[in-house]
Amino acid sequence: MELIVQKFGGATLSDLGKIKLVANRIHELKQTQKNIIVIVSAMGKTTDSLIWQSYDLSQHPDPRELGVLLSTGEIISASLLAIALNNLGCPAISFNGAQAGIITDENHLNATIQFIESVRIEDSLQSGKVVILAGFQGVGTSGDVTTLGRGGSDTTALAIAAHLQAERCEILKDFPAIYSADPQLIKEAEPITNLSYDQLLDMTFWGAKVLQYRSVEIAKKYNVPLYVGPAHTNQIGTIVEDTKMIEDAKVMCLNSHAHVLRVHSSLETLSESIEWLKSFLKTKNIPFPQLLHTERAEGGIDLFMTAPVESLGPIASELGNQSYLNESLCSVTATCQGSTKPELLEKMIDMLETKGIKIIYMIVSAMSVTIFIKPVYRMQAIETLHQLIRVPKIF
Ligand SMILES: Nc1ncnc2c1ncn2[C@@H]1O[C@H](COP(=O)(O)OP(=O)(O)O)[C@@H](O)[C@H]1O
Ligand SMILES: N[C@@H](CC(=O)OP(=O)(O)O)C(=O)O
Repeated sequence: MELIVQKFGGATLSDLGKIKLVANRIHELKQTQKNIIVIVSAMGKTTDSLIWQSYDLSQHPDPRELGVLLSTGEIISASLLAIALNNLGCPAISFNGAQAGIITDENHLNATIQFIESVRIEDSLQSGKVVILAGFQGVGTSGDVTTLGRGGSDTTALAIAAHLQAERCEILKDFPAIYSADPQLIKEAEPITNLSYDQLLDMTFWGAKVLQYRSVEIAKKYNVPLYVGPAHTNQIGTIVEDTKMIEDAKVMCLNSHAHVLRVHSSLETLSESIEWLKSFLKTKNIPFPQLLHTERAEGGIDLFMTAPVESLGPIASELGNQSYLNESLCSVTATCQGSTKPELLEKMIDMLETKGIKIIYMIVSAMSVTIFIKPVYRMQAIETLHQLIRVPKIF
């Protein structure tokens, strides 16, 4: 379909002034573009604030109720944006997840989209309206509100773009592009103008908070032309497409999970260990974390995991009580333009050892090298390894 999907992140909608700017931008685009679907996140830090309010009331908030609560943030943004657009004389209609026909499984806080019944969306486009969707949410087959996990409005945007075969999906943010490291941590971080889906998948798996990992999976699977750029300026942004890998071990960017837990299971097999963790967390109403790595250890299996702080904190304290918790770590990953090479590992180890940074574990994959280290060394490791992006080639 001749369609542009635009997603505006929470930071770009943090107050009414910014919502008006977004409305102006969409109104301008509507002069030349017949079909526009806009996905919005909750304003500013609304989702965080709703989460902490619910934790003030209960240590283990009921997932169904938490899902309902969190979905309201995006509904507020969507309706405010529709009001602003209608006020400009640009007809617009907002839909929540259920109205948009985003049908998910029953997982209230980390739901997976099963299918999309887009009749209402398509009818509204047909009648000339800009369609505004509250991102990050859907409806389970039993009719309950569900949410798609932190950062889930990226997944709404890519799923809608894939389903309606949009010309492109634009993820619009409060900063200009995807960078060689988190620009809030590294002043020297450089914008990246072109990325492949695989590179972005690797980056988001290993902690780049620019997009939700699952959304990049959808983009790759359905070959959705993807652009990540600024919402309020004219800078260039990053194009993500299916480019060929260059055989080149050049480090392209550094990403990091600030909080990684290493949990010890005394069960014999990996599947038993994962089953044990799943049922333990279920009894505590805690969503299952992102597993990063598993390793056979003395007397069982070690599981390395991360999650948003609001669920990692409870995991740490619950497992700590049961003395399964081994230690808190962090990860730092160097993602390469092409594949990794032994020379890169040697170089990284050498640079870190020179700074006295002790590597606890190292994982090498096709296009990246990840180290697990003590959190106290995190910033120093990112700063040190970021120097590698200026090195032309490492072999
Ligand atoms: N490699 C990276 N490039 C750009 N931003 C990054 C990177 N890694 C982490 N980030 C961080 O990702 C965050 C995502 O932006 P945020 O404002 O939360 O997005 P949203 O538009 O979804 O509201 C920013 O805080 C930025 O500092
Ligand atoms: N508001 C939700 C979903 C989301 O995608 O937000 P953002 O686009 O601002 O990262 C969250 O904070 O997780």
